[in-house]
Amino acid sequence: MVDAAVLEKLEAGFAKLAASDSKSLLKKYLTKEVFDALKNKKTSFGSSLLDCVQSGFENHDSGVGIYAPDAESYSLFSDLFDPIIEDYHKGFKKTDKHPQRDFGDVNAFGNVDPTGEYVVSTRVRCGRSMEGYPFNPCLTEAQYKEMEQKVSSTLSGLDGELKGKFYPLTGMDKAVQQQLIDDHFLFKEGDRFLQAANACRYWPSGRGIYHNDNKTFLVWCNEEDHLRIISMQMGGDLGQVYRRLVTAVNEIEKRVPFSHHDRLGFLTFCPTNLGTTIRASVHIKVPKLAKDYAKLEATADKYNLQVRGTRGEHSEAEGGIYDISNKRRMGLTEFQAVKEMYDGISEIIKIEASL
Ligand SMILES: Nc1ncnc2c1ncn2[C@@H]1O[C@H](COP(=O)(O)OP(=O)(O)OP(=O)(O)O)[C@@H](O)[C@H]1O
Repeated sequence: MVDAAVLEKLEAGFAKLAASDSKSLLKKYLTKEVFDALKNKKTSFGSSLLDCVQSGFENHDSGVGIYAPDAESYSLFSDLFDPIIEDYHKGFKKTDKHPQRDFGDVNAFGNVDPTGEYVVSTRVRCGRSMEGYPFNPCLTEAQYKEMEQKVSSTLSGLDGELKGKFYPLTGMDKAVQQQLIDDHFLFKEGDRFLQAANACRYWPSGRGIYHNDNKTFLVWCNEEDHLRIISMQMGGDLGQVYRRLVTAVNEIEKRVPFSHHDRLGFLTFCPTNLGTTIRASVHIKVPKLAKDYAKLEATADKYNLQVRGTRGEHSEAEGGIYDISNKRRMGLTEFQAVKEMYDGISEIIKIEASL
């Protein structure tokens, strides 16, 4: 049974959210019926509905508002997760099964912006959770440290273009940290959505970043997910970025076992990242389209793309530069997720050029 204090918080948070004008998917799908059916449940890790929804309860401006404190939450609280997953990933139904991992032809993509007029930089990332560990809210400080150790020693075995160094956040010079954030290489600190989800405990213990000298291959350790594997570079050469990512993921997967679910694909803390976990993005200047932001969003939506600000989710566009990426990550293969971005951005560039 869920204890009385948790139930009280759940009831109060639910009432406040229901009375709010929040546009979150949490508000849309946490009906009274679903709430009553789930409010007394607990996973074997002791996670309750409150652990899933507290970020969305505190942040009514969330787009989604829900996280899975442990993998079991996706099944125990499926009455809430499933419709949110279906909505976000544009039609992945609770009876659907995510396809087998398939990176496809890594030589299929070229430069998304051959003239170099629009695309500032290109990035593809994916997330992985290490088998045997729960997600952030359930991790102990000892586990954070143990995982950091495993990640840094595993990555130290990489060579060639992937050769680099692990930099723990603990003890990192503040100016160095800020420069890495400003240059878009490192996760920011104090994200209120993650904090409210209980994902920042023991910070900065166990958190860190690995990167090669050129900072074209990076791995984040224990931010939102256990691992975020990132390939990025200036310009629009998606082919090169994608090939580097696929090589890196294959190398890392040889060395570390990751949590995978038969129906949901690779498991992540946030349901928007399940499945392929792929977010392929460009930083792009489209001043004519962006004159009317609603039109930019509507155009992006037509091609299943998502628009963010320059510093990522929940940020503003700086210097007219937007982050545009594939939105769906589930119900399609890795290759198809990246292709969705490639095709959509090609169309957006055509539209911008015609205005
Ligand atoms: N194409 C890109 N070029 C350069 N930097 C990028 C690009 N796409 C994203 N970034 C940078 O990556 C950092 C992280 O962004 P953000 O947190 O939005 O996305 P994410 O790492 O994919 O994770 P999540 O979707 O969970 O937030 C930010 O600094 C952002 O500016």
